[in-house]
Amino acid sequence: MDYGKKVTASCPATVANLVCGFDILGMALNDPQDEIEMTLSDVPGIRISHTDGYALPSDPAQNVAGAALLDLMKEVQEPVGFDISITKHIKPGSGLGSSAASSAGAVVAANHLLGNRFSSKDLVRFAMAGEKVASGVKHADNITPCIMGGVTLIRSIFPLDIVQLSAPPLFVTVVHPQIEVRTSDARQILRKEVLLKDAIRQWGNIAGLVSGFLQKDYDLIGRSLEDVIIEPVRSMLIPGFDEVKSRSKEAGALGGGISGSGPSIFMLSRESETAIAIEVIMKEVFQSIGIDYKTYVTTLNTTGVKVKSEY
Ligand SMILES: Nc1ncnc2c1ncn2[C@@H]1O[C@H](COP(=O)(O)OP(=O)(O)OP(=O)(O)O)[C@@H](O)[C@H]1O
Ligand SMILES: N[C@@H](CCO)C(=O)O
Repeated sequence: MDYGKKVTASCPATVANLVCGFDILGMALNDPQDEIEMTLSDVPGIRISHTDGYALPSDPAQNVAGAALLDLMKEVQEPVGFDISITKHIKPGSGLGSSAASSAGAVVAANHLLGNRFSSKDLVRFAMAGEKVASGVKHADNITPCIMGGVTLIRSIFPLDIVQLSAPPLFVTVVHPQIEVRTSDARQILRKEVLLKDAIRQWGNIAGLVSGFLQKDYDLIGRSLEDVIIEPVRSMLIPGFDEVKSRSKEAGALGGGISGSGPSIFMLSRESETAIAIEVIMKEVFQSIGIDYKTYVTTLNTTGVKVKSEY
């Protein structure tokens, strides 16, 4: 055991759902990313500190990074402890996978310190304990792309069945209105039943989107970015949503929608010029309604959590 060894990890933001794939599809982004510094200790326990100003809990059972590590530690026989310092650039409650970045980053960093004894699938399983703390439900559509990179499909959670999808190059424009929507709240307002005609349309879109990624067919991706089940309910929580979406599509976006449970909105483009034009539209919309915002123009992250250095 390498007690005293320290690693740093960068943990990408993620867009869950990808419009039509509620709880099953997600992609990782190159910007923003959190940072985690972790040291392996011979003093049992998990000690968490934050260098950011979000006042997140340091109790391991309440912090998603700690909850994920507690699950991992159940499968480690040797006495170990972890000292963790988290610097968040992904604001909690943003819809950009803030909680997933911490739970995924923590288990990837710990696995590195423990000699990479666990598989990526094991790490997703541990990190889901963090999502349970954040949203009350074990969902893997943020943590899986965060750990593995790229675009991922969760065919099943119990038992865990993950499919990594290839995808063509994509530009992603994101606007994060500075209001907080908690995933737990955004889940509670959803209807529990779905009309068959809506289900048929939705699974056509999911199949089309997956095929579009695999065949690198941008038009098919664009046509399939439609959500007739979740978006009509959740978009009411996001001022400016309809205008951002319609104007972005007029400007050439393939399509887009709510990122995760919101309030962030994301749009996919084939060309960087289109992605930049969409950022201008997003800024105009949120300036005109007087809500503070942050924007990102970025690309698909293909590596997932990266353990950057050790010393
Ligand atoms: N290390 C952590 N990082 C982020 N959130 C944390 C952390 N530890 C605990 N939390 C809690 O998790 C909640 C934020 O998670 P939530 O899922 O609501 O937001 P999100 O991850 O930005 O959104 P989404 O999952 O839709 O992308 C907050 O209640 C926050 O206090
Ligand atoms: N699939 C989840 C993602 C939340 O991050 C939801 O939309 O509630």
